[in-house]
Amino acid sequence: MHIQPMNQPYAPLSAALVAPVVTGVETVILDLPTIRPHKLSVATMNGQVLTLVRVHCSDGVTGIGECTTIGGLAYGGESPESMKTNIDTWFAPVMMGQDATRVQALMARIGKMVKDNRFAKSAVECALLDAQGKRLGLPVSELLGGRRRDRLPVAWTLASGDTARDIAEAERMLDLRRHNIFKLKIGARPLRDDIAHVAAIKAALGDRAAVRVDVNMAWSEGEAAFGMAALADAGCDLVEQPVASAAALSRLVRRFPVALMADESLTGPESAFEIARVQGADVFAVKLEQSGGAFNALRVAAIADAAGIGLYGGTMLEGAVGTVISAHAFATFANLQWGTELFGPLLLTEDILAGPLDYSDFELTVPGGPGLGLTLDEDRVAFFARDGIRKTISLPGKA
Ligand SMILES: O=C(O)C[C@H]1C=CC(=O)O1
Ligand SMILES: [Mn+2]
Repeated sequence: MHIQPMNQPYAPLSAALVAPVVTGVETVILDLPTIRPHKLSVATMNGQVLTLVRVHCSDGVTGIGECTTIGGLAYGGESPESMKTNIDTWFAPVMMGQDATRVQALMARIGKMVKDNRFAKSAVECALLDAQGKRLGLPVSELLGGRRRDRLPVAWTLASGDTARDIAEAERMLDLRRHNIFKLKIGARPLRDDIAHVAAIKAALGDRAAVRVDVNMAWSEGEAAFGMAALADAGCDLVEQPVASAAALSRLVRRFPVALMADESLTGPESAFEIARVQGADVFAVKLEQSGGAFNALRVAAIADAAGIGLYGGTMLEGAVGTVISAHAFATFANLQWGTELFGPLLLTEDILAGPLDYSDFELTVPGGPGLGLTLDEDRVAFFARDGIRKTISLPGKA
C-alpha cells in the first residue's frame, strides 16, 4: 500500500505517464476567392469559405483541421457558420480536459453528445490526428494504418460553364502537366446541351485525357438513362451521381458501357454498406467530410474493397488542410483505382500555408512531416479571417 507522508502533497505521476489533454478549441472562418466562378448544378461558387479548427493540448501541441461546404447550404445540412457555432458551443465542452492522444475514443465521446454534423466532426478529428502525429513525430497517414503511396493522381474540374473556355483550361492543365483527368460539371443546362458540351471537350482532348462528368443529382432517372448512353458514346468514362436516390443509381448501374459513381448518396459506412449490398455503384467517391472523418472514410473504403467496388478520392473543395488530411487517408487505401480530385487549394487565389503543396506531373505529393506535415502562414490566416485584418490593410495575392 502506498502511504502518503503527512503534510506532503501527493507526488505527481511522472510526466510521461500523464496524457496530454485538450485545453482549448478555437475556430475561425476564412473567406477566400476562387480563380473563376465554379458552376455546379446546385450552385455557382465565386469563393470558398473555410472553417478552420485549432485544438490546443496541455503538452503545448496544437493540431489543425478544416471543414468546408459547397455553396453554403446548397449541398448539405451544414454551413460554414453552423460548423463554427456547433464546434464552439457543443463540441468544445465535450473535448475539454479529455485525453488528446486517444483520438478514436474522443471522437466516440463526441459522437454520443453530437448527432450528425459529419463535416464538423471530420475537422475536429483532423485536428486531433494532426496533434497526435506532431506529438509522435509521425505523418497522419501512419496513424491511419500506414502509407502505401506518396503521390496521388489529381483530376481537375472544368466548370466555367463555357465549352471553349473549358477546352482552353484543359489544354493549359495538360501543358503544365498538372492534370490529365477532367471532371465536367453538368446538369444545370438542358440535357442535350450538356451532352454536346461533354462530346466537344472529349473530341478536343482525345486520348490525351480522361473525361468524366458529375451531374450532382440533377437528372431524373429517365434523363439519366438517356444521358448515360449518350455520354458513353461521347467517350466519357465515369458518370458521378446523375440522380439523387440510391435506388435509382442501382437501377442504372451496369446498363451502359460507362462506370457509375456514387457521391452524395455516400454519407459514411452505413450508406456505403447499403449501396454495396445491392451492388448499386461501380465506384465510390470517398470524401472525408461526407464520411464523418478519416477513420470512417477508411471504413467506407474497406466496404468498397470487400464488395468489389472501385475507389476514388473525392473532395468538398477543401483548402490545403482538408485536402491534405484527405491525401493522408487516400495514401493508405489498398485500392485507389480512379485516382483523386484533391485540387481544392488550386481553385483558390490565395494560399494560407507557409510553403506550397507539390502538384506536379499530374499528381499531388502527400506531405511527409509529422502530423499533416503543414505549417500555416498565420499572417495570411489573420488576413483572410472573416473578422480579420483584411478589412483594414491589403495584401498581395499569390502570383
Ligand atoms: O463532387 C462534388 O460534387 C463536389 C466537388 C468536387 C469537385 C468539384 O468540382 O466539386
Ligand atoms: Mn460529386
